[in-house]
Amino acid sequence: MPDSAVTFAPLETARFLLRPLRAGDAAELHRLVNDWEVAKTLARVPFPYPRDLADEWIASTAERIAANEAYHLAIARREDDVLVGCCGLTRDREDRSAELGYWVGRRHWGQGIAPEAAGRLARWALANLDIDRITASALVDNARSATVLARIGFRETGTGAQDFLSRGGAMPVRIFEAGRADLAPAPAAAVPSPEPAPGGKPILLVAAVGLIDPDNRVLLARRPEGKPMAGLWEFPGGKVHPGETPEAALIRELKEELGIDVTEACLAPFAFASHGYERFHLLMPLFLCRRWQGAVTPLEGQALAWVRPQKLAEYAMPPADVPLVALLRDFL
Ligand SMILES: Nc1nc2c([nH]c(=O)n2[C@H]2C[C@H](O)[C@@H](COP(=O)(O)OP(=O)(O)OP(=O)(O)O)O2)c(=O)[nH]1
Repeated sequence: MPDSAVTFAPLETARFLLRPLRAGDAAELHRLVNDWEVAKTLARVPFPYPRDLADEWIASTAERIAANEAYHLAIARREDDVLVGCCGLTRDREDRSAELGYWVGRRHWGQGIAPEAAGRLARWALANLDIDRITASALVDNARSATVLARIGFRETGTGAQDFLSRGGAMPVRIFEAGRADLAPAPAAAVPSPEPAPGGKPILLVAAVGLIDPDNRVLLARRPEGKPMAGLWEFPGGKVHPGETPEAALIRELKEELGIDVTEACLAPFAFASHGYERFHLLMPLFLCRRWQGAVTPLEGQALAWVRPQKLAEYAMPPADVPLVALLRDFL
């Protein structure tokens, strides 16, 4: 498949670009991976690694990205595009999960490349693919890889055995897993201005809206990478700032996030969510709105979906929203 068939937009980290592999990467990829110290840590890599296999594997990664099945990417230095390793995710659609893997060429070890690259790929995947958890494994004799997974935020969940081509058979592995809560930004970012609450959790006041179009469909927005609960779908809205009313907060948020103008008279109070998260208690009035000015536009790069009431339950949403979805479905 030609390179142009791959539409995956490269992911940036501070130092690297995670981009689809290209035919021109084959020689360097072969040089880096045909190294016992690297190959012995990888389940699906034979040793010695035939040169032709690099070409075949690169071609297969393009096909699997295009099919949205697996994302095996080059880790390339931003300043000179030099290939330093690979990281990849393979989806398991049945299970809403994906498996993470990575390797870095020996000459590039000791620079923290694996946590930077694999951590970005894992956070991107939870925010953009319909998955809820990521699994990974590390050979029991590969303490370095276990450290990388722990640095990204993975939890160790058990042990098992896995076939390793390079080792000629089954080997003992440590198994790791991460979900949204594990890879979320630091808690301080999640609660910037909570009400003081002596002895209890702070109350976070968030205003949200069910925008309803003439076909009776409801707008959901996907929480972007970098926010807590990234990848879940929510009602547009945001935190009520000190001194603001919920209505004023919504009018501001809808302008900032969706580029639409809403008046207070068009915001009808509908229901509220009251939900205890680990670090704060969310109090969220939900308004309904059928009239606004301007075209709904995702100004913050967030995915949007107009959803029929009967289909709302098919979208993974924050736990606070579950009772609201049931009320809204019955009402519409
Ligand atoms: N907007 C919205 N937030 C929700 C919903 N359900 C739910 O649990 N929340 C939670 C997620 C967050 O903890 C909080 C909203 O905070 P946020 O960080 O997204 O708000 P914001 O847009 O003001 O964000 P920022 O400017 O601080 O980045 O409310 C929902 O349906 N809509």
